[in-house]
Amino acid sequence: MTPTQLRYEVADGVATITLDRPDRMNAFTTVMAAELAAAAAAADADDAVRVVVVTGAGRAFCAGADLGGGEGTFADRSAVDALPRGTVDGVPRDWGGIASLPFAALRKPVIAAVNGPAVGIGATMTLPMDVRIAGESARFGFVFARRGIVPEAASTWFLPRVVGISQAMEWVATGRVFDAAEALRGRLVSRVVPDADLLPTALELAREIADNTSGVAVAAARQMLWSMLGAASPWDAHRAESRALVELGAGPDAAEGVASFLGKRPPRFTAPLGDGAVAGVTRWPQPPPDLVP
Ligand SMILES: CCCCCCCCCCCCC[C@H](O)CC(=O)SCCNC(=O)CCNC(=O)[C@H](O)C(C)(C)COP(=O)(O)OP(=O)(O)OC[C@H]1O[C@@H](n2cnc3c(N)ncnc32)[C@H](O)[C@@H]1OP(=O)(O)O
Repeated sequence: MTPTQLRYEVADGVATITLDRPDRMNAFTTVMAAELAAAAAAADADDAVRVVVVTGAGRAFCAGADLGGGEGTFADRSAVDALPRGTVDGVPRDWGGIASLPFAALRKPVIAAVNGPAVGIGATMTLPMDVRIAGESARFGFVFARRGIVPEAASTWFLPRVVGISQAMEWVATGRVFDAAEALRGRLVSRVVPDADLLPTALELAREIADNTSGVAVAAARQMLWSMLGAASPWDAHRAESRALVELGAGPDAAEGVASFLGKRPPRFTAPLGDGAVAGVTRWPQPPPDLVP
C-alpha cells in the first residue's frame, strides 16, 4: 500500500525514508508509526537494499507526537482515556516500540539525517539508528517531562547507551530543546554539516558502506555491537564473534573479500542475509513472549 505520511525510495543500494507531513513538521501519528514499520520491513526484506537513510521533509525531522487534531494524534483526550491501563498495551502497539524497534532489528545499517527539530518521539526514534548526522539547523528535545509523561520508543534503554547516563539524565530531566552543537558535544550525533550538505553526506556514507562491504558481515557486526550492550561479559562478545567468524570465514563473501583485495578490484559480495539468523547471530532484539504482536 502506498504510504501517505512518508516516502520510500530505493536507489544504488540505499533505501531513503522521508517523513512527509511538512505542514505539521512531520509530527508523528499512529498512521506514520504503521507506515514506518512497513518501510523498515520492506527495506529488511529487499536484497537490493544495503543501507537505510531516514530524514524529514521540510524544515523539521519530526516534531514528536502530533498534539493537534486528526487521525492518530493526541488531541482527543477520549482516545487517550480509552487506552488500557496497566498492560503492555497501555501505549498502542503501533506506537513507540514500532518507531524504534523495527529499526533496531533491521539487518542493515540505518543513518538518520536530522534536518531540523527532532523532538519527543522524533528524537527517540533516531536512537537505534546506527549513525546520526545533523544539519546545522537540527534541534533535539527529550521533552517528555515537559508534557507530563516519560520517554518512550525504548529510549530509556537506548539513550544512556548512546550518550551515557549523565548526559541522558540532563536532557531527560530538563526536557529542553537543544541545538546541533550541543548534540555533537553530547555525542548524540557523529557530525554536523551545513543543511544543504546533509542528505548528500548521508547518502555518500550509505553508498560507501553499500559499495565496499559484505552485507552479511555488516549485518552480523551490527547485531553483535548492539546486542553486546546488554551482555554480561566480554566473553559473550568473544563467543558471538567466534561463531560468526567461523561461519562467515567459510562463506562466499570472505573468499570474495580476499580475492578482490589481491586482485586489486572492487569486491562483488553476494552472500544473502538468510532467514533472519545472520552468521549465528540471531535477530536482535527479540520481543519477549508477552510483547509478541
Ligand atoms: C504528549 C502526549 C500526550 C498524551 C498522553 C497520552 C499517553 C498515552 C500515549 C502516549 C504515547 C505518545 C508519546 C509520544 O510519542 C511522546 C512525544 O512525542 S511527546 C512530544 C510531543 N511533541 C512536542 O511536545 C513538540 C512540541 N513542539 C515544539 O517543541 C516546537 O514546536 C519545535 C518542534 C521545537 C519547533 O519549534 P519552532 O520552530 O519554534 O515552531 P513552533 O513551536 O512555533 O511551532 C510551529 C507550529 O507547529 C505547531 N506544532 C509544533 N509541534 C507540534 C506537535 N508536536 N503537534 C502539533 N502541532 C505542533 C505549533 O503549535 C505551531 O503552530 P501555530 O502556533 O503556528 O498554529
